[in-house]
Amino acid sequence: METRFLGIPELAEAPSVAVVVDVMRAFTVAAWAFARGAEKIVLAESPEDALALKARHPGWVALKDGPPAPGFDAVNSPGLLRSADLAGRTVVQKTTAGTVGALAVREASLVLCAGFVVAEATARVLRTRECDRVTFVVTGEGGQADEDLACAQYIALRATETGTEATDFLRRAGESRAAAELAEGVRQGVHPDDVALCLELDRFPFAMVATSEGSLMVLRPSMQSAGPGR
Ligand SMILES: O=C(O)[C@H](CS(=O)(=O)O)OP(=O)(O)O
Ligand SMILES: [Mg+2]
Repeated sequence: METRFLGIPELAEAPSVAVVVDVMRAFTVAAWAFARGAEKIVLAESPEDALALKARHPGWVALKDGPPAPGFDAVNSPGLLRSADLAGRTVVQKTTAGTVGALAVREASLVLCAGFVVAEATARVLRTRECDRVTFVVTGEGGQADEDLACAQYIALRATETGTEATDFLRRAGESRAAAELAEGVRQGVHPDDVALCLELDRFPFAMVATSEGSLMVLRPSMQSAGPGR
């Protein structure tokens, strides 16, 4: 498998297969939303777009990063979201890095959104579909965020060598700037368990696939059987 690891500003043309990685915290939050029953997640272009979508669909749950904000129902925190009842709900998510990265590759034929919590399920999709060229979008810090790069490198290895050990990749993520900022209260809308929840390897059995549905980009969980011997 040929791999590239690019930051959002480096994305020139649409890749064929994209794995968009945001460990802290957008796609850990997305996975928790599905675990709490959400049917789908609409990735919004802007906070205004998220609020406009919610105005058109009053039952939708609007979520954004940063502190709690008027009109929004939730913040981008796995620790805060893990007790929410989202059964059958549609979540509209807007964050600084993760949702922007996914929207930047919306023309790709396959878009997977990932963090450590869905690492093996994501790698399994790449194996099953026999993807030979994969672009990993390292969403944080212009492509320099080590929690995202470590996770992307782990998934890339895991897609070809199922025995790849995660310890060093998880350690790098735990030592990243994002982890420190979350722990030190620099970032807002945070629960004390957020970093630990973002580092839970394979917490969930599903991958997350984003597709265009009309004018919207929509993320849904995807279960793929492990197959024989995996
Ligand atoms: O919520 C997050 O962790 C970040 C935003 S910030 O860096 O805390 O301002 O957004 P994400 O898109 O999940 O990296
Ligand atoms: Mg991030």
